[in-house]
Order: sequence, then C-alpha cells, then structure tokens
Amino acid sequence: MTVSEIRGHHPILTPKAMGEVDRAAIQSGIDGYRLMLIAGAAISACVLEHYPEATGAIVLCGPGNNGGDGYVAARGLAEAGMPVRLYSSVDPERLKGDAATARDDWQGPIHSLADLDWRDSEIVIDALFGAGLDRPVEGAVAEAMMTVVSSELPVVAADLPSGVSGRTGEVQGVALSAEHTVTFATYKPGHFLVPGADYCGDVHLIDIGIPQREIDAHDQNLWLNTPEIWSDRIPEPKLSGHKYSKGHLGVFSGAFSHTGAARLAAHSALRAGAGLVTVLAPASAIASNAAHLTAIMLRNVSSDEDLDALLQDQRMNGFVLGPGFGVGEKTCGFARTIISTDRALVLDADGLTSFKDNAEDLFSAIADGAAPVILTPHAGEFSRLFPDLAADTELSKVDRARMAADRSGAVVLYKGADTVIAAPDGRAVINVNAPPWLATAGSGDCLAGIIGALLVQHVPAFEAAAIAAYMHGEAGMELGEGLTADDLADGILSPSVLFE
Ligand SMILES: NC(=O)C1=CN([C@@H]2O[C@H](COP(=O)(O)OP(=O)(O)OC[C@H]3O[C@@H](n4cnc5c(N)ncnc54)[C@H](OP(=O)(O)O)[C@@H]3O)[C@@H](O)[C@H]2O)[C@@H](O)CC1
Ligand SMILES: [K+]
Repeated sequence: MTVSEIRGHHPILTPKAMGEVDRAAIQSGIDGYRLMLIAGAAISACVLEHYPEATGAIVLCGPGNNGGDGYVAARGLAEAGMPVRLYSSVDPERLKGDAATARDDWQGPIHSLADLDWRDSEIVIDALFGAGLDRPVEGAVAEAMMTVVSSELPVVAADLPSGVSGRTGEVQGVALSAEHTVTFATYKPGHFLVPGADYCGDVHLIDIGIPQREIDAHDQNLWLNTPEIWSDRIPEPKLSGHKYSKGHLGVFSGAFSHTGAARLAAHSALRAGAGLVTVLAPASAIASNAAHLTAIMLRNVSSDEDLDALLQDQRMNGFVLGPGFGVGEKTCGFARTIISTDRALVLDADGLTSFKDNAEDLFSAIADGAAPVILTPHAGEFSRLFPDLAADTELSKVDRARMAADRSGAVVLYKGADTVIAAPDGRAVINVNAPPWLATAGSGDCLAGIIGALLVQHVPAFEAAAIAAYMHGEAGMELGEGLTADDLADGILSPSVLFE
C-alpha cells in the first residue's frame, strides 16, 4: 500500500515514545520475544510476497533489537526455502535480551559485515538500525551500507531504513534506500518527513500485538492526516442553506500585473464550497481582474479606508491575503486590521514575507485578537518568520511547525512534500497524499483559497488547514502528472462531494 492510500486513525510516535510503549507492554506481561517473532515474520512475509522469484537473500543484522528482527526474518526465509546469508555488524556475542534469543534460534552461520558479498543474492533485508539509531553511521558499517547502495539490490527494511532517523526523517551519515519498510505498532515521523520518506518506499504497518491502550497512553498529539481525523468537521450542505450561510471569502489581489494568484485562490475557494467569493483589488487591477471573473465578484480595495469600509459588512467573514499581493507595510497593515476585527485570515506568500523583520508584531496582533489565523509558509517563508527554528538542526519539521504555532498563536501549515499542520494547542498532522507534481506554480495559491473556503464555512482553523491540505492532495492525484494550477483550481471538489 502506498502512503496516499492509508485510511484510518493513525497516531505517529517518535522512536523514543515507541520504546516506552514497548517497555510498558512488556511490563504489563506481554512477552517481548513474541513481539519480535511477529515483527520478524512480517518482514519475511513481505519479502516472500513482493519478491517471490528471488533465489537468494542477504540479511544485515545490527547490534540491537532491530538486528533481532533480522535473525527472525532470516529464519522465516530459510524455512520457506530461500537461501539466506546473514551478516552481523558486531560480534554476535554482544547481543542481549530478545535479540540474543533470536540469534540463538538462528541455525545458520553468522558472517561478519566486513566480509559482505552480495553476489548471487537478489534481495537485501536491512536490520542494522531501527528505533535505536542515535548518531551518524560511520566507519566500516557505513562502508558496507554504501556497498549495498551501489549493488542496487532491492532492500526491505525492518522498522526504518538504516541511517534514517525515525524522529526527524534526516539521514544520519548514510542511509539505505528501501523499496519496502515494515514497521510495527505505529508509524514514526521519519516514515513521512523528507528525506526519510523517500528512503522508505512502501511503508507497511504491522500490528504485532502491542495493546492499543498502551499506544493511546503515549499519544503525542501527532497523527497522519486522514479523513478520520476531521470527518465530523466537514461542512454539510443544508437544504435550507443559502449562499451567505456558506460564508463570504475576500481574496486580495495584487496590482495590475500580479492578479493571477488571487484569482487562482478565489476560484479554488468557490470550488471548495465557499458561498460567495470576492476578489478585492486595487484600482489598477480592476480591469484585468474584471476581464477574467464571472461567478466571482470584484471590489475595489485600494486603501486602508477602503478596507475599513469593506469590514463594515459582517457577512464577509474570512480573507486570503498574500498571493501576488506584494511585500511591504501595506500588507502588514491590512493583516493587522483584519486580525483586529476577528475575521478569519489565511496569511500566505507575500503576506508572510512582509513580516520578515517584524514577526513579533504579527504574533502580538494574533494574541490580542480572537481571529482564527492560518500561516501557510513554505521552507523559505518559514525561515523568514522563524529563523531560529529553521536553523536548529536538532528539530524535526514537526517540532518546528509546533513551536511556530505555539509562538505565533496561529495554526501553521508548513508546506512541502511532507506538509505539517500544527495548532497552538499542540495538535499536529503530517499530510501524505500530495503527489510530487503538485509542486507547481500557483499550487499554493489554490491551497490558500481552499483553506479560506473552509474557514468561512466555520470549520475550525486546524481542521480547515488539515482538510484543505488533504483536498489539495486528492485533486492533485486525480488530475495526474503535468497538471497546472489552472487545472487544479478547476479540479477541486467541494468536501461534501469528495467525502460523500
Ligand atoms: N519489544 C520491542 O522493543 C520490539 C522492538 N522491535 C525492534 O527493535 C528496534 C529497536 O531496538 P533497539 O532499541 O535495540 O535499537 P536498534 O535500532 O536495534 O539500535 C541498536 C543500537 O545500535 C547502536 N547505535 C545507534 N546508532 C548507531 C550508529 N550510528 N552506529 C553504530 N551503532 C549505533 C546503539 O547502541 P550503542 O552503540 O549506543 O550501545 C543502539 O542502541 C525497533 O526498531 C524494532 O525493529 C521489534 O522487534 C518489535 C518488538
Ligand atoms: K533497519
């Protein structure tokens, strides 16, 4: 199963939390070796299912329980009739606990990783390091891993591809690139955060018998962004509803030659179910917008006074500010005014960059108001608003998004192939359904419009961002490679249709 097809309610635990869950489960009376037997059996089953023609396997075992999984998998493959050669990265006598038991139950020879010979093998089982990786891989083990990489043999990884941090998804020194990763009990951030996600291949989540109550007790408020997280927040069309009950979104347009981004956002918002959408354009951009808009309304908003007048109409209950709008004090002023009136605001693109030198101003405006605010930075914009968080290499993308949400008081949708959405209250999701071809010019404008559409329909900010990211990804998948942002804006389905 590819990650974009994952359904259900999936907590994501860091390796450290997963270790605590393992220990708690074992303390409650569950046999740790039995967990390892199930884990190892799942790895050998994955190999047999996906490489039924393979005539030989090598199994690489490390110093800990990940290596223990490798010994069990090797046994399973040998019992299924596959010739297996097993290599250990350490003196096998060093193994302890369940890993030592797994080693004792392996009947075949144990070779030193220094003698690695991959010829006459067709598949590699990677059980060198999993949750316990805590520093860069170096020396002889790193060299052996490079040999595997250069062999171009397919790799099936136990828990995580060795060298990938389960907490951050960063590569620690060198990493193996797996076609399949078999993981246990819960997903880890490193399965979805880049670059780790690219090293995992298809991720298979296996229930090895750890009780759900232990997983729930260690919930870290981080989940995969699946419909099960927010399906009860999807706006339902009401028979008695009229266009104003579905909200009225204002999308600010840039000047004369910068109007396309706002129209993409506006068009996407209408598709995503906003009752009314108005492009708010400076005088210089009225003609160019008017030439392109039909269902979307248009209004001249050039000055602070124009904005004040506009805000008298309480029915316009949300705004998108930033796409193509221009960087500068005017942008900051508009954002502060909107936030002070407690209307919902999606601050995107130039709206974010405008606060590069005065981010604290933005955060204090958010703290003083009651407006739901969503910030939608890509990596560059994120580093302008939160330079210290961006520079801290100890932090994962999830940590950064969470700390940014906490600091700003806004929901932060931190874009990328691994978009993370975090709320100031600590909740976070990782979105995984976005295909690579969604990274195209104007795609972010469409996303801002979808979020705005959900906000004006009174979806709470965190769920609005999460649903929008998911809808955006689904539209991208549906349209396929080569899509343009125009296709995307046209291809967005309202949530009540998409999730019926
Ligand atoms: N019941 C359970 O718990 C179950 C667990 N399961 C499995 O256990 C795995 C976790 O096992 P684990 O905790 O033993 O860690 P693991 O990844 O094997 O690392 C071992 C040791 O490697 C070392 N080391 C770290 N980095 C290094 C480096 N760069 N270069 C060299 N050495 C390095 C470090 O030891 P150190 O050298 O610091 O003494 C570390 O402790 C988990 O991923 C899953 O596969 C399943 O069986 C299901 C049941
Ligand atoms: K591994």
